Amino acid sequence: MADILRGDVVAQRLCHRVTAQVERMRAERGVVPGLAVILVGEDPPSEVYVRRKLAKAKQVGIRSFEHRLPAETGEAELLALIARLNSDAAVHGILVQLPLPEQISADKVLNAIDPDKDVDGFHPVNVGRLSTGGGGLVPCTPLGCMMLLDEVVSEFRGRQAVVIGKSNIVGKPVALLLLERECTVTVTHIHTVDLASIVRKADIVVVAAGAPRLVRGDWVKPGAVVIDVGITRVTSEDGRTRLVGDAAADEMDHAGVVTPVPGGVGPMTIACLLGNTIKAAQALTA
Ligand SMILES: Nc1nc2c(c(=O)[nH]1)N[C@@H](CN(C=O)c1ccc(C(=O)N[C@@H](CCC(=O)O)C(=O)O)cc1)CN2
Repeated sequence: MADILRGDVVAQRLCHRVTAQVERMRAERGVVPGLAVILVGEDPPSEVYVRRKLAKAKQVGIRSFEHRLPAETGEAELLALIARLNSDAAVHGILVQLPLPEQISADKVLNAIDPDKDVDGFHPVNVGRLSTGGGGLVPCTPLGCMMLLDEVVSEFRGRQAVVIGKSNIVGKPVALLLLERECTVTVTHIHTVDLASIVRKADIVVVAAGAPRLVRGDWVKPGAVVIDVGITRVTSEDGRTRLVGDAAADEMDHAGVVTPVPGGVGPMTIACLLGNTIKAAQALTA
């Protein structure tokens, strides 16, 4: 059976490090890192994620500024709020929870955030920095995937890595991060022909396709590391709901290491957001 790589445990360690960094910034420079979190509407999963982000920020000593706007909020109103936060010196990180209601263009909103406060790493400037070798703020879920891989992979150079999923939030940035570590990276998606045979060659599989149980046990090379980013809520016949990943967890017998769902990549996303807030606060107050 594969080893289980628990993201909640790794995330907890990262949160301890962030707590120490916050304390040092406060003691040495009188700076309290500030994170603004914007939630538009009442999407239930987004409510959960925002609540967790705010709770974790408080736990590590980051000051948070919560902005909850009604679902019918117009784009101009949201852009005006972002402009105010961009010029607020107490705010070092700005996060707009996605998805946004359909009357608002996510691209316009994300592009309006000051790139130096863009703790989600979604602004084109940060995307550009990532694709040209770093220095910017890196999206939280891909960063979390790499930290998990660092726990179990000692040498990345030359390893075959397959990314399943081509989203701007996970698939593309994680592929760039793996490339930066000199893996040979194949980016695939749910329309890739004969996906199974590509995955079978991989030492590292990062699956972020939003397709429950897409990666089957016999797709995985013996000893491979499988990072499962998928989180889908499914309701079984008895009416119970549970979270299911993009890898068939019960079939991962001959994988070397797999991340669980829940308790894998998800908690890392939130811990990395806190890490990015410290990074932004340090850069903005240097
Ligand atoms: N502005 C952003 N919006 C969204 C992002 C993002 O990184 N920035 N990512 C996702 C949602 N997300 C964070 O916002 C997120 C998803 C899942 C988890 C998590 O901890 N999941 C748990 C299970 C949670 C549950 O019980 O439902 C787990 O995997 O253990 C954290 C954050 C889309 N939007």
